[in-house]
Amino acid sequence: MALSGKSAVVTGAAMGIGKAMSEILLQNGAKVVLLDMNEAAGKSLQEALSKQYGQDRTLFLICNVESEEQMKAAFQKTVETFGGIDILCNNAGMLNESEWEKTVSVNLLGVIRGTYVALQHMNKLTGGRGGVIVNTASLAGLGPLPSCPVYTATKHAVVGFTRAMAGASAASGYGIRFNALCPGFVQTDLLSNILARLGPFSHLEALTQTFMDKGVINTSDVAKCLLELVTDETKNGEALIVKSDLKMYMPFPTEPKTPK
Ligand SMILES: NC(=O)C1=CN([C@@H]2O[C@H](COP(=O)(O)OP(=O)(O)OC[C@H]3O[C@@H](n4cnc5c(N)ncnc54)[C@H](O)[C@@H]3O)[C@@H](O)[C@H]2O)C=CC1
Ligand SMILES: CC/C=C\CC(=O)/C=C/C=C\C=C\C=C\[C@@H](O)[C@@H](O)C/C=C\CCC(=O)O
Repeated sequence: MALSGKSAVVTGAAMGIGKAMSEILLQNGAKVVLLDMNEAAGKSLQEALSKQYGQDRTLFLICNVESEEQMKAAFQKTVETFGGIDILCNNAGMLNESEWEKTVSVNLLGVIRGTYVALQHMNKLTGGRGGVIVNTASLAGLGPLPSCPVYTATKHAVVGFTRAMAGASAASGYGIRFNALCPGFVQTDLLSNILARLGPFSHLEALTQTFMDKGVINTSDVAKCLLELVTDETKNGEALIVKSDLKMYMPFPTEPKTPK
């Protein structure tokens, strides 16, 4: 997929990985709608990106992915402004094992909500022009992080949901590819704050640190992998692992063979 003239929506765009995703999409020719609940950071980023890439290529809309009303309004505004939606990055997320219900609401329900609202605009069967949806999961979506079991659960669910939607889309003719991005530790505000957000598992801080000692990557490393999932039209139903020493597509087992 060439990005020139394409329109993208990025949730959790104001900071961290979402900010890097927005920048690389703009660098490669797309128009980008930045969705975030942090109004100050979102407006500041939109002003900076407009100066760098042009006034008509970015739009910031305050939007909480937990709100159906706000998500529907944001996606509608995107279509009205840029003529449609070709790319969705369901990236907004949080980690707080003390606020586990909110963690589920943002990390899982927010991804499902973004997908289903976007489908109304992207689905070729209902007048859309197809495209690609990339969900930011985590390496914790492929293996457990004992210090944050609920976060781990949400990311495992995002991987499963993404792979199932990829199959549904291919079987239905939606014209939309679905892929998961599974980074290891990335230097962002989320990572900086996690040791204070392990809640009932804070006694496992040292264990988490041993995982982190294996290496922390930059947001730009993640953004490059996003670009690969967006532009490579052969990728559907994939989980791309990004670590300091490894970039690989998760080799999921094929369907279990019936015993002979
Ligand atoms: N930092 C890391 O080590 C890793 C992060 N991830 C995932 O990457 C995604 C982005 O995380 P980071 O950039 O690290 O976090 P971050 O905290 O630096 O940025 C997250 C952004 O999402 C926004 N946000 C949070 N809740 C929201 C909501 N309900 N509605 C709209 N916007 C919301 C925040 O305002 C912020 O701008 C998350 O899904 C996270 O789980 C995955 C693997 C590793
Ligand atoms: C504490 C969470 C901090 C930041 C957010 C985040 O999502 C970070 C995740 C970073 C690492 C997760 C590592 C999980 C590791 C183990 O569960 C392994 O079993 C992973 C399993 C498969 C991955 C394939 C591979 O590593 O080759």
